[in-house]
Amino acid sequence: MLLAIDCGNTNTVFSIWDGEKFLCTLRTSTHHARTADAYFTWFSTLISHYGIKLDITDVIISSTVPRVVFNLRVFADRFFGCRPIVVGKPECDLPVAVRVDAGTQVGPDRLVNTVAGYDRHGGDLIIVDFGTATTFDVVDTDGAYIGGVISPGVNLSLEALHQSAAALPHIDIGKPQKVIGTNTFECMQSGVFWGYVGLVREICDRIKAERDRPMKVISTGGLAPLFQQSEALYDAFEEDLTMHGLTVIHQHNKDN
Ligand SMILES: Nc1ncnc2c1ncn2[C@@H]1O[C@H](COP(=O)(O)OP(=O)(O)O)[C@@H](O)[C@H]1O
Ligand SMILES: CC(C)(COP(=O)(O)O)[C@@H](O)C(=O)NCCC(=O)O
Ligand SMILES: [K+]
Repeated sequence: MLLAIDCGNTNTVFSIWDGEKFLCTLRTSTHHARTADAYFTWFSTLISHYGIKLDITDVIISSTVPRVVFNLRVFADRFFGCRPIVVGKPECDLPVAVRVDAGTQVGPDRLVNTVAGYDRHGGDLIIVDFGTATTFDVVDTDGAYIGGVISPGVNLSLEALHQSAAALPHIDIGKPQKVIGTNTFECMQSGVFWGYVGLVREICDRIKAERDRPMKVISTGGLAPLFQQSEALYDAFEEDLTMHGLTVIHQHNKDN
C-alpha cells in the first residue's frame, strides 16, 4: 500500500492508498523538528485506532517545507524499509511539463495539483488551493504547469490584521450576512471574506482573459467550501485533489 504525504506550511496530511481508494486521512501540524520516531508513534496509534493493517510498501512525499523532508525520509526508511519518491527532486518524474522561467522553484504542491487536475479534467484549468497561501495554478491545454498566482492565505490575512493592529482581535473566518459590519468582528470578517470573493473572481477572470479561452476552475483546501457558498466562484471543489495527484505521480514513476 502507498502512503502519500502532503506537507504544507501549516498542516501535514498522511493518506493510505490501497490502489483503489484512500483508507484514511490523518492530519498533523507541520513542524520541521518532529523526528521519524515521533511520526511513527502518532501514525501507528491512529492506524490501529482505525483498524488498518500496517502494510506500507511505498511512500511519496510533497513538501512545501524543505526542512521536514529529512525526517520523513528517515521515517519511510526506518519503519517501512522504503526510499520515498519526493516530488520536485530529480529522481521524481512528472507526467506533465513545467513551463516557467529557467531556475525558478515551483512549489511541489502546485505541481501535484496540476497533475491531479489534468488527470481528472484534462487541460485548460485554473486550480485554486486555499492553504497557508492561496495559490492559483494555471494548467495548459496539454496539462503543463505554466505558472499562476500566489496570494496571502485567508487565515494569514486575518492573523496579519491581529498581529499588526493593537485593537483587532484574533477571529476565525466565516461568511458574513452583509457587507457593512456594525462591530469590529463583523468588519474584519467582511473585509477578508468579501475581499477574498473579489480576489478569486478577479484573478480567475484575468487569467481567462489573458489566455483568451474558457477554463475550468477547480478548488481545493479546507476553506474552499466556505467560498463556494452561493458565490459560484468555481466549477468544482475537490477535497482530495492533492492526494489524488500524489497517487498519479507515484503510479507514473512505477510505470516508467
Ligand atoms: N476545514 C477547515 N476549516 C477552517 N480552517 C481550516 C480548515 N482546513 C484548514 N483550515 C485552516 O486553513 C489554513 C490552511 O490550511 P491547510 O490547507 O492545511 O494549509 P497548508 O496546506 O498550507 O498547510 C490553516 O490556517 C488551517 O488551520
Ligand atoms: C506558495 C506556497 C507557499 C503555498 O504553500 P502552502 O500554502 O500549500 O503551504 C508553496 O507552493 C511554495 O512555497 N511555492 C514556491 C514558489 C512557487 O510556487 O512559485
Ligand atoms: K496546499
